Amino acid sequence: MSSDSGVQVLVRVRPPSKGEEEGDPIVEKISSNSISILDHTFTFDSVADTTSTQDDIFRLVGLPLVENCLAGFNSSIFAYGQTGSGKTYTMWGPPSALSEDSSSSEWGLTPRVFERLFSRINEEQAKHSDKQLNYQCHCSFLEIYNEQITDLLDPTQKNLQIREDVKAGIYVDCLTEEYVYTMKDVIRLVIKVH
Ligand SMILES: Nc1ncnc2c1ncn2[C@@H]1O[C@H](COP(=O)(O)OP(=O)(O)OP(=O)(O)O)[C@@H](O)[C@H]1O
Repeated sequence: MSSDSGVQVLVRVRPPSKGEEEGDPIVEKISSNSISILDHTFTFDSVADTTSTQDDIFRLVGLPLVENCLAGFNSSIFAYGQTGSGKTYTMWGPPSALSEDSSSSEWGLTPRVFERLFSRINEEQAKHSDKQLNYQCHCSFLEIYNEQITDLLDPTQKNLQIREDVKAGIYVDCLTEEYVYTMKDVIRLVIKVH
């Protein structure tokens, strides 16, 4: 995301799950970019509380990232948190939402980012039709577990190696890359790796 430091940190507080509902919550959003936990205040670039929707998170994180990519910058989204804190929900949404044919209000960041990316690519190609712009999108999925990298699109490929190339930078050697042209292609791959 574009910012002075190049990295922005957003905290999302998920609603209490069943069994957590009793008692007062100890985490409280106190401004658009800070939370308090017991008597301590912590400041981030942004804070999304339990009322935030998947669309709110997309507007805060996903939209600027797509524009950043189209402007030629590498961009990453990284979800970090303890088990059950909502990483999968935020990045993908519930599995039922992904299997639906059309877009869903429950979609997480990844399908929303791809949907926007493809529509922006179409827009750019139409706007500059004289220039014959050619965009290529491909996806890879990998798991790092016990310091071993497995290719989720071809799980027979275990223990892949991380290498560095002068031009391409850091990459995972022999990782499967599948070209994607539409949201359907992306969802097909997601269902395959799940
Ligand atoms: N913002 C939210 N609104 C509603 N439900 C949520 C939200 N965030 C998470 N949940 C629900 O909380 C549960 C745990 O979330 P999730 O599976 O995304 O956690 P996780 O961080 O990916 O956990 P793990 O590291 O164990 O895979 C799920 O049932 C999910 O649907």
